[in-house]
Amino acid sequence: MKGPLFYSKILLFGEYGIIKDSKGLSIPYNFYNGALKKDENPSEVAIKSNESLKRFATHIQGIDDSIVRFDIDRLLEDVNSGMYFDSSIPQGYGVGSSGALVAAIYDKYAFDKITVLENLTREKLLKLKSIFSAMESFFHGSSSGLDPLNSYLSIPILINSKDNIEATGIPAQQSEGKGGVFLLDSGIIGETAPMVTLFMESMKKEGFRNMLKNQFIKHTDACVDDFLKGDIKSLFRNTKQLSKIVLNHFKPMIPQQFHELWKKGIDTNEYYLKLCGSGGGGYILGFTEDIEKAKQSLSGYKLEVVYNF
Ligand SMILES: Nc1ncnc2c1ncn2[C@@H]1O[C@H](COP(=O)(O)OP(=O)(O)O)[C@@H](O)[C@H]1O
Ligand SMILES: C[C@@](O)(CCOP(=O)(O)O)CC(=O)O
Repeated sequence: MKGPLFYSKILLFGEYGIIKDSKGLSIPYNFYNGALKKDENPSEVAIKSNESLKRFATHIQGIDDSIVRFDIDRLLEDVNSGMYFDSSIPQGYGVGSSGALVAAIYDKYAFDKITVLENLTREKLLKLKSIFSAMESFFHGSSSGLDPLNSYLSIPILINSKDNIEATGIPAQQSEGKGGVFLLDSGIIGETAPMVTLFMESMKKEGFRNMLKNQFIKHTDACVDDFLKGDIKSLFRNTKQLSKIVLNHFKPMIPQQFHELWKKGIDTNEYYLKLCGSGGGGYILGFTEDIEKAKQSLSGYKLEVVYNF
């Protein structure tokens, strides 16, 4: 048995801000995917994944019926006979490995499912997001539910504010374009929960709250608008500002050995780095007006281009 594929995602803009009502833009990333599966002779990885699914199934059982109901008997039967999530999505890398798993479980076991074929009104999207938030909270405490939503629908999602989200189109890629967005592999596994806790602690300070509102959210919102409008010039101006703000105020979310590299991009204008999801390791997201120059400047690092301007 092998179920349908669910893909990874990239939150281009909005990490942390979306917890506090900034805009956000999330796009599917089809390079990685995962599917529920059973094997006759499971590998060690499959056995480990199955154990994780067993724990997750217990959490699913505890979700309030008023939020969503599942075919628990069938879920338990399947996990007890070895079902696992066969996935190429790296874990703790900020590209939504738990989100894809949540989407796959909802798709297979939820009753009264909201499907991708329906007219997805704003209400339905918010309902789905709250279901996914309840499910995904098992993996990292609090969750906006956006990762599973992206994976489930496989379309870009625009977050206007906490209660206002919509499916959106993004400008078509320019295959010949010199500029681009890339993932930089930090080589370190990040953990979402402690990073979000740290952010919440910082939010208790007035200075940090002001910085978030007047700088971080201001430029995040501007980046989202620029990206959707295709205003590349303004996008790079705002991404540069965002990169500086993150280096100054989100240092714990950037692995130490990348602080210099981060600064080098800002000083040379060869690339601008930002967080990819909660940070603390995993991927770092890069924006550049010249991919070749960025590759040279970052030689020795693993880069994956995900979008061309
Ligand atoms: N293939 C898988 N099988 C079982 N559990 C998985 C699988 N992929 C991810 N997970 C679960 O999701 C967790 C990682 O999710 P998270 O911390 O949100 O990071 P991210 O979503 O950025 O990859 C893992 O610790 C594991 O519990
Ligand atoms: C930090 C946050 O804004 C983005 C999610 O990060 P990650 O993709 O789980 O690493 C948390 C959230 O919105 O759930």
